[in-house]
Amino acid sequence: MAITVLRFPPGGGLDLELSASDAEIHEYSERCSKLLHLLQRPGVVVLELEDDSAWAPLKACLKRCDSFFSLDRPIKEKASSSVPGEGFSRPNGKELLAFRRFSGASGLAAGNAQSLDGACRVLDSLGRSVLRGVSRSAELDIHAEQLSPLLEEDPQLRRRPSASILRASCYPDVAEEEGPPALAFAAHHDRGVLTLVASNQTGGLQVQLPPGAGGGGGEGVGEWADVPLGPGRVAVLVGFSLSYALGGLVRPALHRVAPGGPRRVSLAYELCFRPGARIDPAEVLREAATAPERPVGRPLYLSELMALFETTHPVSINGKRSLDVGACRFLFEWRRIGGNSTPEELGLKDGNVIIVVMEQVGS
Ligand SMILES: O=C(O)CCC(=O)C(=O)O
Ligand SMILES: [Fe+2]
Repeated sequence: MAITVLRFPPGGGLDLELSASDAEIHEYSERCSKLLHLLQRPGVVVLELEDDSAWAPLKACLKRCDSFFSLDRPIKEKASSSVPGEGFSRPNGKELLAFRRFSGASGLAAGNAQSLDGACRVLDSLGRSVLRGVSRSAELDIHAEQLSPLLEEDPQLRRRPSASILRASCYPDVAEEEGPPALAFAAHHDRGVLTLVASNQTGGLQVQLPPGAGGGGGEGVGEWADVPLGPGRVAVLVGFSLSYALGGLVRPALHRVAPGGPRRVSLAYELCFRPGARIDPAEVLREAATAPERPVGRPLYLSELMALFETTHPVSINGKRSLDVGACRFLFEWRRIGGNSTPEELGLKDGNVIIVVMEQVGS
């Protein structure tokens, strides 16, 4: 199964123009359905941006980040932040520059902050446009703004730190590193609504296909598929929050950066619900054309939802546990990360691992 590249929204802008012709509206509706299908399976879609004004800020930001990551370590470290998860850091063998709009806590040079802000705006608009598109698909057919109250208002209006976060990452050329920085390439799910990824490099990002979808026998776990990025393209991946809000109609995409590649710079914008959001799948889907096969979860505040999806737990390797949330049972499966690497190879010990899977298994 190859990952589909879709021109969305058609017509060049970041959303459907009010002046669209009937033919354009028809094309838009078809793309909305396709969007939902692709986010259902394999959980990722690559958008081809027709509008250069949408790609230009991403291109500029990628260039700036590339230059930033090429600086000497002490200079980069000036951009570390007192706010956990923001600013420059070196987690797990990669370099990260994490930016939250209006956080005000970064030690970033003004030009870098401006450039990251520009990328956030484009990716935020694109993410919201995808959500409207998915809502408008004939298969879901909920109000286009049904999910909007769960998202924050433009943080610029509120002057509050944004809930959503942009991660600029620089993955090392593995050949240049002493040992394999396995954790930098760890498979994971994102906890937000959607993650939007851009990179000038075509290769690197991979998603795990559903079992059987790769043509490789169909047993056990699915194969890894390359997500084709490059100039003008943005990958959109489903996160846990959207999966929960839509009662499991879409599933979070397990993804990673392929280990063993050349140095790579990427931007990943995690569009998140606002902190006080109360996510009620039954309410979101009240008028939906398609009901989930499995029971819909109970309303959860975002903080509860995030706690369910916490990604680092002190559990034993490959342990399992399940959790009941109203009518839903979540099965958490703790998998080793790093593909076929053994925990020893990854330097992991029993009791200090890792994540991974949430599955709605019904009750
Ligand atoms: O760098 C990438 O392509 C993906 C990054 C990612 O998955 C993340 O930041 O959550
Ligand atoms: Fe991710």
